[in-house]
Amino acid sequence: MPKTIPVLDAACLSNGTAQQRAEFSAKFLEALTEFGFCKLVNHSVPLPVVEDTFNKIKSFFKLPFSEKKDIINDPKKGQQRGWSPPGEEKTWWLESNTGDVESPKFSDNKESFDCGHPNDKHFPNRWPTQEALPGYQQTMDRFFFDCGDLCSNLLEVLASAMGHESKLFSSKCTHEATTIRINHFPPVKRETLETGQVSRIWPHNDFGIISLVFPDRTGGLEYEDRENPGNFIPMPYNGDDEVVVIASETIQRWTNGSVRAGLHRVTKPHEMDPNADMVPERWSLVYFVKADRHVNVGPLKEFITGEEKPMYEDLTALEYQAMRNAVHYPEPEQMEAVAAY
Ligand SMILES: O=C(O)CCC(=O)C(=O)O
Ligand SMILES: [Fe+2]
Repeated sequence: MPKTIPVLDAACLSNGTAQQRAEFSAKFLEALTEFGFCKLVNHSVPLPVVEDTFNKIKSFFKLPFSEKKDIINDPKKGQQRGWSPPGEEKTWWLESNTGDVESPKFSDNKESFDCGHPNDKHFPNRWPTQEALPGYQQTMDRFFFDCGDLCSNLLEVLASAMGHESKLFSSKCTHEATTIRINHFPPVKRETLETGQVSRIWPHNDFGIISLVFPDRTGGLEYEDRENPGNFIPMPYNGDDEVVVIASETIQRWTNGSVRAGLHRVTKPHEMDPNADMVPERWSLVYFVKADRHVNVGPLKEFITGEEKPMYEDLTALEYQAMRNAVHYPEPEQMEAVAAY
């Protein structure tokens, strides 16, 4: 039996003693190092904020095409903003492409909405009109800052647990480049997911430092069993008050591979009725914590000790983001946007 991802009580981050915080930090580091994942309860993102965000995004995806098309994401930009139509992003290219498939048509059975810091001048947010969806922007902004507070705390305890100054990671992340990603997975025939060239999300790592995922109750998020690479284990769903934390590619790069990114995918729910023809609709809220755009995402000197060699090249966070983005929108023009930044 593979070991299960630990569920940690994060209350001490808001009101715990130094001792409780230190105990939490050690367990958090252990979980991220062993699995690339950790789950938190009693965290500081209020449940009503999460519920309000879910309600608003469900209304967003129900908007007619005529409203959504006005804020369609431009895949040529270095950072996603607005609505990505179903199948536009092709995560198959991130980790599943071994180069042996001719004319690949693999796509994702999902549509998404992305937004970032409300004051981002370089990649401004794109909102539906207030008439079409009253209060949408306010809800997203609230969710953005509440998740940001939790993540800044998590980055501090992670740095401390690794024996470094607590602000080592958080000082490189003022959330200027952090993004919210909202996913909607329309109902789909089971057969399409089982036999087709479509997945809800193909196996991938997230690109940022860490991610928070608030899945709905439908199920389907799976993580790679590191003891059996290539095998995936359903992420258990224990309640609406839980959040999944995922180590992402930037923390792997900064720590020169000592905290590895957690490979994950979204597929049909493990708990699904085995006789059902249709895989039910699903939604998820994701918060990708990203390094500030001019920050180097090569290994930090603190993690290069003795004879150790840097495993990753030096790049700015924006260059890295645009490079990784370009892989799942196979569109060469992406780099132009970075050059212009
Ligand atoms: O929907 C989920 O549970 C996870 C989504 C995800 O992995 C992503 O958007 O990168
Ligand atoms: Fe992901």
